[in-house]
Amino acid sequence: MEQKKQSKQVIRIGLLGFGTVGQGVWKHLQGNDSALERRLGVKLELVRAAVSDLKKKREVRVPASRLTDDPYAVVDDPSIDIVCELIGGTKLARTLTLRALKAGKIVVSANKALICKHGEEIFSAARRAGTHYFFEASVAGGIPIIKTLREGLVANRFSLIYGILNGTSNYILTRMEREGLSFPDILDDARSLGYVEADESLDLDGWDAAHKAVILAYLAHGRWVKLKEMLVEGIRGITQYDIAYARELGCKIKLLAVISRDFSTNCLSVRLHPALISKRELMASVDEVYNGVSLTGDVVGTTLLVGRGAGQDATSSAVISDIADAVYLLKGVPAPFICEEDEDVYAALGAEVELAGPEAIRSAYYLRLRVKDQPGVLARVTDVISREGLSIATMTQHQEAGEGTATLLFTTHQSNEKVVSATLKSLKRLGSVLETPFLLRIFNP
Ligand SMILES: NC(=O)C1=CN([C@@H]2O[C@H](COP(=O)(O)OP(=O)(O)OC[C@H]3O[C@@H](n4cnc5c(N)ncnc54)[C@H](O)[C@@H]3O)[C@@H](O)[C@H]2O)C=CC1
Ligand SMILES: N[C@@H](CC=O)C(=O)O
Ligand code: NA
Repeated sequence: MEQKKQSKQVIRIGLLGFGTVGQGVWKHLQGNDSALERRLGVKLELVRAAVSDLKKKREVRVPASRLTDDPYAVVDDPSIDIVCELIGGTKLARTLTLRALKAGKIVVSANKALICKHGEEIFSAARRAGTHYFFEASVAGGIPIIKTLREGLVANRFSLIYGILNGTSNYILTRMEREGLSFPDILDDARSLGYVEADESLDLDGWDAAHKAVILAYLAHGRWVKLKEMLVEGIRGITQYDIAYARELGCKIKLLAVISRDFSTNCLSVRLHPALISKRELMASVDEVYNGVSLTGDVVGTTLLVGRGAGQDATSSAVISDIADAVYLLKGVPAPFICEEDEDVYAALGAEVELAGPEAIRSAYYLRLRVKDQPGVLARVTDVISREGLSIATMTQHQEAGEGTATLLFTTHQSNEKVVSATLKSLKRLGSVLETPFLLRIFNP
């Protein structure tokens, strides 16, 4: 890669966006600069941060002369070497990123939505411009998962990567489990802790973790999977019934990304949904804002990484690690890793991959049904379930006193999506079933 090879004494950094992450990066670069500078052997200068409102009160104080409300004053400044895109979103962020890369700057980003949607275009723009795009903060916050895949575990082919990739959902599920609250009660706390995306649906409906799963699938298997090719479900439907029954079964409910590849058929499956997972799995003990990523490689076996997946400080740590890699490149230290811009490497990695659609998922299932509390209801429900070919493993029922209704909870033996969705349709048609049945998968790595 053609980078500026001259040894630099001062590396100049510009920030786009000065919200939770932008302020964190500024704070920690100021706070740690002498130690970090000693390690990197350069002086880091924070030139300017672009904000949307110059008058807004911020936790991190910055001289007014270092703020601008014109993001182009960052990307077009020829003295800036590294641009950190921390505004989020996929429109302006894309324009600014492409412009900075075209100008030969190194871009550091935490923006998983952007990479999922436009990663191919961005990597290719970086390649054409002979520069680099770093994105460690985009997946699993402070956990160095990108560097782990690219460097530490480079010897491996991954049959399974799975884990918890959204801090907000994990924080909400953990507090629902511990305190018996419903998730609207907890959302405000997650917001004030800086975990939640500006568009909250990204966290609550699974899209944010799906973006991260797409990035991991590309890095591990060289294939960009489109969101519409994946099963994506969030945590909105989960109630205390589900959490309590999971507990009875020795499980917890976690929002899981699952990226699995069968190397004998070359089938790759990428999905994101809440699932019951046994408390015997270490992943089940990854609680609160923590993320966990389990990687099973053919050489290393299974490795589990756990760390803070969201929040100002953890995310800043990942952004600053990318700034450090950018500094090495600017100092002319050869990149010790495969760059994501290297299209040929990733094309070769993904050459034979066949994508398996959601219909290929095999799993045991959990079902929740709200029914009229009448004689014969249970028999009708179990009759439908067995006629459709689902085999019941466990069952319990709760009468809702005074309402004439009951909630039935089932788990099934191993089955598949086709059978379970046909079963749900038939159940919905029963007059005694009052709401759309709720389904969760039971994940057994
Ligand atoms: N907060 C977190 O824990 C994590 C966030 N991220 C990602 O980091 C990025 C930033 O996230 P946060 O800091 O949490 O968001 P934020 O909403 O706190 O900050 C974004 C800032 O960008 C500013 N902005 C928007 N348009 C602008 C414009 N035209 N010019 C200048 N500034 C503009 C907004 O006013 C806001 O202050 C997003 O891509 C997010 O997905 C990634 C990992 C964790
Ligand atoms: N909203 C995201 C922030 C980090 O990526 C999350 O909760 O994980
Ligand atoms: Na990370």
